[in-house]
Amino acid sequence: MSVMQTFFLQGSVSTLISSHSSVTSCRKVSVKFAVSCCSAASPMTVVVNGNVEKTPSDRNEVRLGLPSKGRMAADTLDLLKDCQLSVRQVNPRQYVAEIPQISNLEVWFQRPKDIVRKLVSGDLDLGIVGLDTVYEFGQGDEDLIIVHDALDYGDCRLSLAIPKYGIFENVNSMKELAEMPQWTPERPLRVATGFTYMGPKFMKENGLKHATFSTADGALEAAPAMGIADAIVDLVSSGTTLRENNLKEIEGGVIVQSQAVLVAGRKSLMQRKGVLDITHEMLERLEAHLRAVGQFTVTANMRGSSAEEVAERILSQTSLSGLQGPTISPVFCKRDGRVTADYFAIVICVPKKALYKSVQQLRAIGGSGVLISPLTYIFDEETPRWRQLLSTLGL
Ligand SMILES: Nc1ncnc2c1ncn2[C@@H]1O[C@H](COP(=O)(O)OP(=O)(O)OP(=O)(O)O)[C@@H](O)[C@H]1O
Ligand SMILES: O=P(O)(O)OC[C@H]1O[C@H](OP(=O)(O)OP(=O)(O)O)[C@H](O)[C@@H]1O
Ligand SMILES: [Mg+2]
Repeated sequence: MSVMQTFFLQGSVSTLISSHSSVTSCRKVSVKFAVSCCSAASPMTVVVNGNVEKTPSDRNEVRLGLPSKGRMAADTLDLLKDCQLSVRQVNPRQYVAEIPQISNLEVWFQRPKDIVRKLVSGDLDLGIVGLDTVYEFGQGDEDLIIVHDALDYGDCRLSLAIPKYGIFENVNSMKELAEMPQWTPERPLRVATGFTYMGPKFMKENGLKHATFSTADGALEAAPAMGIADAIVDLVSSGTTLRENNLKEIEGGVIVQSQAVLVAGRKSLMQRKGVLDITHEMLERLEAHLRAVGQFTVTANMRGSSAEEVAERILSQTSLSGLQGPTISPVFCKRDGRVTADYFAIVICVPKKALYKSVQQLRAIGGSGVLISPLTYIFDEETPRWRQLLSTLGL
């Protein structure tokens, strides 16, 4: 088979891809496929999704793609809302919407894989999807730029899994799997996966020369027990589905650790008016919100002779250093006709994980009246990811 993928359109296994074909050369979104109605000499070119030319089309609006369905859809809208970027959708079946806070931005609801394809084709400028989807459907396209790599939801990993039983009982690593004598050109390792780009690429990189791939749209974990496949490559989160189906992950078998990311097309960022500014604003809001999510503001009163003396006591405790250090203000009161400051109010930011420890440490050094409130945003002078993006773009 050549670099073209031949699609078998019937049967229980809908796609077969030879591991001998060069997976790294399948970089285009447009896939040529031969079907019985056309001759092999003149295969039809079918663009799976989007613009054939991969050039930014003639439009003035900036387009952001958001997942229209699946587990990422609601979480994405929630995240944007938390960043004061509520998406206004006229009705749930309409695929275009707006974010009133950002003018000239159109929101398009699409399936995650179509978001990536349309970023590649230039029909979308920005998108939020899982990193696994970017890798699978971006197929190594260097013009896809991850602007924010950790939006903190949709955590999962793309992993290879094999049965716990039979010939795999004592196989616990990719190396051991690759060295099994069973896999030959006549009897290759059969892998069921929805990741027909990442799956073969990973196997090849791990020295598994004899492998074939079949794909299905769900319930892949059933394939080994049904005798359809020897192994699977699929997303794993809690691991429950693997466990329930008597499958196991193996050492070196994680292909990618994934979570939701903000991704953009390089040409859009460089050439389309407004994309860079909107990206900057989104990045600032996302970073400020995500930094704040893990923190609380803690205020307390503390008796002391001076602000410096109180600061020294606070800084002697490891969990009380705050973001840049404590803010300390005198609390003035009038005693015997004189204004004095015997107490100081302190304000610090504390990681949620260290909250109780911080309260204990505060009490230990004389803190009282401890108040704790959630933080909404932490804006830094400049977001590190913005600097990183400008450098990636050579700006
Ligand atoms: N079990 C999981 N736990 C957490 N995140 C997951 C899990 N499975 C998938 N994801 C993440 O959510 C994204 C969307 O997955 P989801 O299953 O909701 O939609 P889909 O795969 O596009 O649709 P469908 O499964 O109906 O074909 C995945 O690309 C991945 O990043
Ligand atoms: O490790 P776990 O927490 O058990 O999650 C893993 C499962 O979640 C996803 O399936 P999904 O729920 O999207 O169903 P699908 O097969 O219909 O895509 C994935 O394809 C696994 O089957
Ligand atoms: Mg799914």
